[in-house]
Amino acid sequence: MKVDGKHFRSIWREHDGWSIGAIDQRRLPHEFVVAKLTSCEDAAVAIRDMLVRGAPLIGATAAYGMALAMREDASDAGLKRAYDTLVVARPTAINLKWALDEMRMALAPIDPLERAEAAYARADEIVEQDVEINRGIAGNGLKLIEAIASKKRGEIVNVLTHCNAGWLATVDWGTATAPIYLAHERGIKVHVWVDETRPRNQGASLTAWELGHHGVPHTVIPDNTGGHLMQHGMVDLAIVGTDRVAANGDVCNKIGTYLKALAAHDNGVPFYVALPSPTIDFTVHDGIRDIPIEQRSGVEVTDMTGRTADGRLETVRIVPEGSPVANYAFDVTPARLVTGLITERGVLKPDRDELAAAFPERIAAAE
Ligand SMILES: CSC[C@H](O)[C@@H](O)C(=O)COP(=O)(O)O
Repeated sequence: MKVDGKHFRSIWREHDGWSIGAIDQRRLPHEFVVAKLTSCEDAAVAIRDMLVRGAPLIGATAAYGMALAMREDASDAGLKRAYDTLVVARPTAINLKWALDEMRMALAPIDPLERAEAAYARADEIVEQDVEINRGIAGNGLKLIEAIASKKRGEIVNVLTHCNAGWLATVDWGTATAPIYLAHERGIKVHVWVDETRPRNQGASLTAWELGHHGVPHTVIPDNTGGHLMQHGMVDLAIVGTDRVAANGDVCNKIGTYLKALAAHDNGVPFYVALPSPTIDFTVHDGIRDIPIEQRSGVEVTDMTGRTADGRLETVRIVPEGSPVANYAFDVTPARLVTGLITERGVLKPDRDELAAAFPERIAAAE
């Protein structure tokens, strides 16, 4: 995607051929800063501290983290150490484990002398595959937007999204935003309601930044606004991303997604979830019961950072000293509230049979 006329992905191999460049997402929308990752530890810290975030991008970063590790120590012990370091960097997005398993499968059977080169090659494939998958999601989701646009006889299609499942959360295009970008490119009039997504505000900071740079009309709304908009016919469909989809079709995504799905259900608004196949976890049969929910620092709830009128970045506390806070980063939306799963292989019903028929290789990997 373009930033000030220049094409960027969220992560890339630098010109030296081995170090990894990534956009430091903690600094957006205030500053556009590129970080350089030169070790496995750098990659683990980037994931843990949310310099990079979003399920597919976490996976891509971990893959390059393995490659960086293999430059330092490509022994069996080095491979295990890298896997163990990276896999615990964040708990909920299954793409992290998926990417590391793919890397281990490619590297374990080969001679340690060949592992570094093979690791970069496999990581590059994972990155390219993400872009291809998102193109597939774009095409399949586009049909849904086109259908609504033609029903509305060319009037604006209003899409609500939560958090950031845009190109910053993936390598390029995004998941939830991919159909939106494609619809916009094709000249369909789309407008996006962007949930701010407290407490880290990925919607206000990242999704709005992305859409703005791409010229997609959008409006940032406080998280509690969606239900009101839906009651008044101001949302045609919701499209969100996901960090893990269980075998039964339950969808784990950024905290607050469940409430939006409830409101959508109550108002007859279609609620779609866009996902790449590595986000499906066939080892989890009941999403609500079994998907681990990350709990993050209370500082994200108590403090807010923004730019002052004279251009300084300032952090202020908004909660009284001494008040306990809770910060659950994700919630699970039951499959019954999900209209459809937009995947690279079509729009599926959120149930085991449809998922299994579309992605038999993911079932095989889980067995
Ligand atoms: C496509 S990324 C997954 C989700 O769609 C996204 O909304 C999300 O929850 C990301 O969470 P984050 O905590 O910012 O990594």
